[in-house]
Amino acid sequence: MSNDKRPHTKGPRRSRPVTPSRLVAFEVLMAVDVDDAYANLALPAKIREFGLSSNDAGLATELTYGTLRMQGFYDRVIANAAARDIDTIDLVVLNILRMGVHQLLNMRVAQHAAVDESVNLAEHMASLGAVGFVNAVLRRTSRHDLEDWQEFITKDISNADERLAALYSHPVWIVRALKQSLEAEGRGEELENLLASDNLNPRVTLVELPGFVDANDEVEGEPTNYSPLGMSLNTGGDPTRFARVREGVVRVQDEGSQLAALVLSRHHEITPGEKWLDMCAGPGGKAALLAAEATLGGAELTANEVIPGRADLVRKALAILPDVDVVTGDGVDIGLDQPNTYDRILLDAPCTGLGALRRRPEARWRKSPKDVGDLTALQAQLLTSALHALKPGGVLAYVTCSPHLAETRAIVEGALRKNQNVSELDARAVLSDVAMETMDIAGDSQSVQLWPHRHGTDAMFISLLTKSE
Ligand SMILES: C[S@@+](CC[C@H](N)C(=O)[O-])C[C@H]1O[C@@H](n2cnc3c(N)ncnc32)[C@H](O)[C@@H]1O
Repeated sequence: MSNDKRPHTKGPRRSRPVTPSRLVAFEVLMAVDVDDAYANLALPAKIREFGLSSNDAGLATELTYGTLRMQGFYDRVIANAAARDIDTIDLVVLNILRMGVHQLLNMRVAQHAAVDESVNLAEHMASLGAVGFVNAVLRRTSRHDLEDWQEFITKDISNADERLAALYSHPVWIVRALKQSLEAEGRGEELENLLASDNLNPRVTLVELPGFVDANDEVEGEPTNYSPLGMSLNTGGDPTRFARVREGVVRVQDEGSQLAALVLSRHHEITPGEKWLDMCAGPGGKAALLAAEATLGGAELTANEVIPGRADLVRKALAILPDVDVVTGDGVDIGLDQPNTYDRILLDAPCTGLGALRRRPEARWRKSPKDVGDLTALQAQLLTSALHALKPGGVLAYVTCSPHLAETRAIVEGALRKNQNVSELDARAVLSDVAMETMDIAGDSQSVQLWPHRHGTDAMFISLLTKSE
């Protein structure tokens, strides 16, 4: 495949405008690479800037997210079709090629359109020499379908983890971390399913904040399987078309995040006057749900966040729940400053986010094993602080949106070892009371690990802890 020497000629072309969806996707890919932008923030902004129709917005989203997720695999295809090391290809050209390969191998775009549109984009964005290169590489790519390329790319990889990493476009260290976590539950055989799920678009789920919404509301959605407050937006599209979403009483929130908040708020009946703390609250998704639950039960919530800009987002998220005290501070200090103060604490710890790869398509390429080391040190400190701030007999939920064992069980077990007066509660029993349907939670710990492939949620980890005097 790499030895195609057929000459190609570039006839005279008239530059057409680039289709807006492709232009938006291309600009977001460049912003992700050059400015370290987050696609989930940059894309909606670009879609608004270009005033894309909902069809074009859908196409731009598929192009951006699909290309970013599958980048590792596509780079192997491109290196082969170009017979060149990927590092020698200019970034503009490389991103045009990645988008082209995505259209050829994973979208229902006609071959000629995928190639022509990419060449057209190159005419606008790249050097003259690059235009012929894009044309040639994509034509070579188009001679084989996805299955052929998968076989070709993996044929010489004998290590099973490396093979899956190449095939499902994940860094190999992430494949190994996910495998370890599944194996710890006795479910190692689910790895391939999980990796495939990471490459799919998550459905949009909404939460109805309790205490605000009546049953016959205007939001068209189906109840989610597990969260009693969740709705799936099967029709897709922009949820802000619903007035209730614009008002903030219905919000976009992953079903796993809803369950994590509810396992804490519904662990036992609320006694009026209880004090609750959300220690790492930004941007405020779970704080909003906790605040609504606290308001109904007569508890008082304090939401803390260390980054001032993110604390502002929490204030915005809680605008319709004005009784919450939002403070900016380092969670690590709260334990010493306010010992034995809170009846319930949510520690939704900063983490690698390896459980939300579906939503953050570039994240897998940005994280490194070093991040795990830095984050676990912070997680342990925050948990120590949260345990100090917890009243004896109180309940603390330690939550991550990562299933990495170093960030989940290892942190909890470290805290249990260090603190004789701390014990773990049965989060699974609480979950089974909260959830609308039985959930398949595997392994024999007391904590809960959710999974995209098994539950359709982000891979949230939830452990409940308590302390005695
Ligand atoms: C996983 S996010 C929390 C998500 C949030 N619970 C939600 O549902 O929207 C972790 C948050 O912790 C914040 N954070 C990081 N280090 C912190 C610290 N030392 N003290 C308090 N917050 C911290 C981060 O800025 C980030 O906003």
